[in-house]
Amino acid sequence: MSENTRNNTTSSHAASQGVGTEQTTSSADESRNDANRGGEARQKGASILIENVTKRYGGGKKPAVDQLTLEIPAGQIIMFVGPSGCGKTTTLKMINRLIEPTEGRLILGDEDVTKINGDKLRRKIGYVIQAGGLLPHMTVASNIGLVPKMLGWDKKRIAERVDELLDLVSLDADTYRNRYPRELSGGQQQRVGVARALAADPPVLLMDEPFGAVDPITRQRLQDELINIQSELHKTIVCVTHDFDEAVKLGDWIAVFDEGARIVQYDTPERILANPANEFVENFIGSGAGLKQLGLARVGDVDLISGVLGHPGQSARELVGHIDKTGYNSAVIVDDRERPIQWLSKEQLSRMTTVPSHLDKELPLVGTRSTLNDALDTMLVASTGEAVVEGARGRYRGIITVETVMNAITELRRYTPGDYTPVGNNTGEIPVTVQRTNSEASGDAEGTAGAESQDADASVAGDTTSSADPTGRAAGREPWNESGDRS
Ligand SMILES: Nc1ncnc2c1ncn2[C@@H]1O[C@H](COP(=O)(O)OP(=O)(O)OP(=O)(O)O)[C@@H](O)[C@H]1O
Repeated sequence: MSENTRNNTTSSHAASQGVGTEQTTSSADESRNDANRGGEARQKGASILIENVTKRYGGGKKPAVDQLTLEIPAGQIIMFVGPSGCGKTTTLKMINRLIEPTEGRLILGDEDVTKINGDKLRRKIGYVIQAGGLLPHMTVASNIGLVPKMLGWDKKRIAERVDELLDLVSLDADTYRNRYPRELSGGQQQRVGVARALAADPPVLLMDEPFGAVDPITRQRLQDELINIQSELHKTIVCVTHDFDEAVKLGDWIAVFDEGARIVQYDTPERILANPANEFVENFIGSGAGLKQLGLARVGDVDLISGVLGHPGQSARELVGHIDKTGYNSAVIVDDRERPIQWLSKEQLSRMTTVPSHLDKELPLVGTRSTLNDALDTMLVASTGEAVVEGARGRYRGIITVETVMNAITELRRYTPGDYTPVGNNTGEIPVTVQRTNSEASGDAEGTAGAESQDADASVAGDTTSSADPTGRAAGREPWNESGDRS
């Protein structure tokens, strides 16, 4: 595994470029043309600046959010973590102004949205809450089509969008579009909740404990799906969670808050795990920071074993012969669409005449987007020490072993992150960029000195262009360069 594991693993995620309100897409992503589903160009993430924002409830003396300044790069996933009551939800809801800030400014992309009509703002910001927050008396299609209907879309366009979104969240449209929320599992409701939030194609998605109400296996799947969706859509996603492992898995950036939404650390998961700012963060991370680093690397980035493939109906003896020739001791049976259905040892096959066709529900299966942590979990639950890996559309990709995971841990220890971080503080200050502009270089220092102007204010801390962040996460992350100040 290479040093830029995280970059590879989180494709959109990490490869996305936090430039202004628009994101550039990697060529691999473009070739998939995913962001252009249904023939309509899709809107990518917008940057957000929470500037010197304070929230006092009921005129209380102690603010729930105290002079928070937080820069949220476009097209990336930012996780809010911190103890109960520290102000995560208040901060989140101030972004779409479901809660109005007492003081401060909110900038979405290049627009000051502090005072604009709140309903208009919320159309640009999808919102997902625990258990989906679906309206119980409405079908799945009506729930998803709610905002497009309010926006005056015609019926055909809404119906197409509903089907497209159901497909995006891996629900079969014919099966689910006419169901009511009570006829769905918790995980399915959550998927519909995500689909609904994305319906009007907002550049920003806010998520408040989105996977808090589902079991751990479903949660893992939903997290993987969110990463998949993000790799297609490149939205700016701000997500509150209580689960630090979830923050590590999903986040490009994690903001660790203490009471009053005081930022204790705002950085990449890698750097927070490697260098917690203080004891508070250490305690928050909990034990096993090394193991948590496994949440940073994905199955698709490690070397998989190719294994031996067999097909239902094939002669078992012939397959055993093939296994013998290749030096393996088992074969993965795949269906006619190359999806793994069973994993049979040589011994099992030697007791059969024909390779069977039924699906083994206990098959230890992980996706290429699963983290190494997830893979380890799956192996432990199955007591196999190995798991079968599936890729896009459930196709067989190979086998991952405990040894692969151990090697990955060694590689992760060698990781040295770069030095770019977006601004996050409670002094209300946006540090002036240290980068010299052309005008400065030619002796005219007025361009940036003093940082009186919004353009200068909007510059980010650190020299991002010279950052050698091996993750590539920080590459091109200059969210406030709409003015073209930074090249
Ligand atoms: N409507 C309200 N009126 C008065 N105080 C409130 C209100 N909503 C939240 N608070 C207070 O503001 C502080 C921050 O609450 P908030 O819900 O933002 O925290 P949180 O970090 O999201 O908590 P949790 O993790 O428990 O959901 C808390 O002290 C809370 O009691």
